[in-house]
Amino acid sequence: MAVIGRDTPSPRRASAPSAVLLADAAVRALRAEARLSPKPGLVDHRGSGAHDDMDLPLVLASAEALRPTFREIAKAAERTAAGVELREELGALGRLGDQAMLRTTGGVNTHRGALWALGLLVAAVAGGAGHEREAARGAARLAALPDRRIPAAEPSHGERARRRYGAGGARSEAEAAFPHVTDVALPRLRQARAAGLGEEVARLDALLEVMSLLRDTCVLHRGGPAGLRVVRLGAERVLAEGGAGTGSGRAALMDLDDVLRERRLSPGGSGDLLAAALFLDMVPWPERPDRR
Ligand SMILES: CC(C)(COP(=O)(O)OP(=O)(O)OC[C@H]1O[C@@H](n2cnc3c(N)ncnc32)[C@H](O)[C@@H]1O)[C@@H](O)C(=O)NCCC(=O)NCCS
Ligand SMILES: Nc1ncnc2c1ncn2[C@@H]1O[C@H](COP(=O)(O)OP(=O)(O)OP(=O)(O)O)[C@@H](O)[C@H]1O
Repeated sequence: MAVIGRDTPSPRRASAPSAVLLADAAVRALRAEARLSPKPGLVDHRGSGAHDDMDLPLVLASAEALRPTFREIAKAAERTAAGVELREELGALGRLGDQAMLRTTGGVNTHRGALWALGLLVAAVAGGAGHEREAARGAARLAALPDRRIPAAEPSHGERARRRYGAGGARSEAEAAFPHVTDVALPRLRQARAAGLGEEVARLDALLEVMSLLRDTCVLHRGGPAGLRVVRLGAERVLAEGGAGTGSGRAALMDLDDVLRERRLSPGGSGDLLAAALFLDMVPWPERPDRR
């Protein structure tokens, strides 16, 4: 997706999926991530993970509450070419989506990071991206554009973790074109499927690989660098034991889950990026993924 002047019409490809379809794929990706079990430290079928303020019904309701936001984001990107005007429109829509989420959850941040990542990717696909990497690059260009309408606010948890530990967080991941989605989660997902592992195991292994590499400000905020080490080394160990589909890998996964729940460490950023990978995997691209 090229960054074009303010009023240039969007070079949307004729076959770009509709706003309704893209919103549906985004919500389905969020629901699939939430339902996937057993995820270390995250909300899933079994319970609240490292959180004491959310459970699966709440997370599923939050995903559904974001459907109109994703639809409006897609429509905005269909209408307006990528540029500062669109960036500011997406910022306003994202903030409204955040409010819709908080109204639905009674003030709990269930999907802030996910809305950011998926919102940018939905916009990039609606704006004409023809394959996964193009979508990630388009999202990156949008993320890097200035939004002059950002309201002054208290520093977020992510902001504090960034200042304290020099981690980039959700914004840097987007500006770098989601490397943990395109170079980590998606290849791992496909490798696991090709090896004949079931879909649940493939998704868990993809999540674990992201967890083993990501500098998650969600984890840093709650547990500092020591907490981040626990998450990363724990996930690495599960994979070294053979992953979620083997007996010893599953045992290591359950150990990690115990530790994360005990220490209240939530790998929320990895959950968001798995949802982003599942979204890109669901988009009906005009080209085959192995041709880029
Ligand atoms: C960039 C966002 C996520 C704010 O980030 P910030 O780090 O300041 O906030 P906060 O701590 O509340 O949330 C960050 C969340 O990102 C996720 N995350 C953390 N680390 C990472 C990482 N390395 N990579 C990806 N995601 C991560 C976690 O789930 C975490 O909870 C976003 O909410 C934002 O700025 N929105 C403004 C609206 C907007 O512009 N939207 C446009 C597209 S919809
Ligand atoms: N399955 C999941 N369970 C819980 N969180 C998830 C899941 N998947 C993704 N996340 C992400 O984790 C983040 C929630 O983390 P957290 O609760 O630490 O947020 P916070 O509001 O910054 O912190 P706190 O709850 O400590 O006040 C959300 O932004 C969400 O996108």
